Amino acid sequence: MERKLFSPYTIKNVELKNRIVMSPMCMYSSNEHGEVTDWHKVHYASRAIGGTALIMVEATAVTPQGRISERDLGIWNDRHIEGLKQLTSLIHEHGAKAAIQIAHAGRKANISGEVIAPSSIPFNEKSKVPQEMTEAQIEETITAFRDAAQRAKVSGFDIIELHGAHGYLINEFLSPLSNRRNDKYGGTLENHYRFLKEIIAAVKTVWDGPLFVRVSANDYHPEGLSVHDYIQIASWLKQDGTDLIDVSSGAVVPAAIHVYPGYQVPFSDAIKNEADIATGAVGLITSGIQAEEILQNGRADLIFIARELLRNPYWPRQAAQELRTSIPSPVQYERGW
Ligand SMILES: Cc1cc2nc3c(=O)[nH]c(=O)nc-3n(C[C@H](O)[C@H](O)[C@H](O)COP(=O)(O)O)c2cc1C
Repeated sequence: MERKLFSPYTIKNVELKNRIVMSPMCMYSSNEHGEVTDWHKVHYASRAIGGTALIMVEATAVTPQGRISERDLGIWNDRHIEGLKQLTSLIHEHGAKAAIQIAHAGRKANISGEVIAPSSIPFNEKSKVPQEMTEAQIEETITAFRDAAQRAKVSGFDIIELHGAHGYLINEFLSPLSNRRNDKYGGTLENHYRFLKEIIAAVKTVWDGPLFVRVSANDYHPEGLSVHDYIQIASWLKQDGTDLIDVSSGAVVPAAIHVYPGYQVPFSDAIKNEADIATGAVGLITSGIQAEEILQNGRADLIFIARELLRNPYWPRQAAQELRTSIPSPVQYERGW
């Protein structure tokens, strides 16, 4: 039987040599200007050497106010381009494709100064009270995403991902728990989606390569969004030209999440099969057999690996070895959405 994990995958003009993606992970290791350092070059190039097909560079801030922490990478200024170019060259030289996750932290920005959000609701009692964004600030932020996409293109990235998950700014607009606006950006689900829709439209004026969007497909809160809402959002994302949805969950509000191996795979499965769009699965996927089963069962198109790749840059080799010595079978599982 063909091993899907090690079969190529083409998305628009980009061919990935296998289905393994390094999931975006903030490394809190840039200098105070948000620039790439040698540390990033060693970190990302070693995962390319280890056999991962697509290296997704961590959440990279589109404005200084949008940084999750003061040591985040930035892409808000042309001065960031030189370091990012060196990074994409190294990733390419070592046989992988390069992606970048562009992000704005919204009310979860852990920086000095004011933070902004769709509504003036803090994340928790210890967080800063955010300033409710004016329409002018919304427009400026959409432009910042577009300019970041242009810089990503000049820097040599093959794929761009918008960070729409984990309670950061785009997710804050999507969720009714953090967006109580009365204007065209609040109220209905369609209005909540408008900010992301406008970012995609702006990005597409400068970028025609593959576009991924990471979402949190469950708010884990009775008044929040569930995977059913995300099936609808995914169909809009597809119409608006998103190529793949990277399916994560949670973190728009503090919530206890029950995690177990592959706990987010059912969300990827639902979105892929109900909205008919390519997806990436992420979250406690630790073995080659597990990854292969997800692909064989049509529950995702790409496998995003985070912490296993921190522990072991050669995880793809370990997975290949596992698949040489056992035969994964299509399994019976409950479709639970
Ligand atoms: C140190 C660290 C930093 C992370 N930073 C980001 C990030 O920048 N963007 C993002 O979307 N997710 C981020 N995540 C979440 C991971 O991409 C991934 O979704 C999560 O760790 C679950 O996958 P895993 O079980 O393979 O680790 C981060 C996770 C870790 C451990």
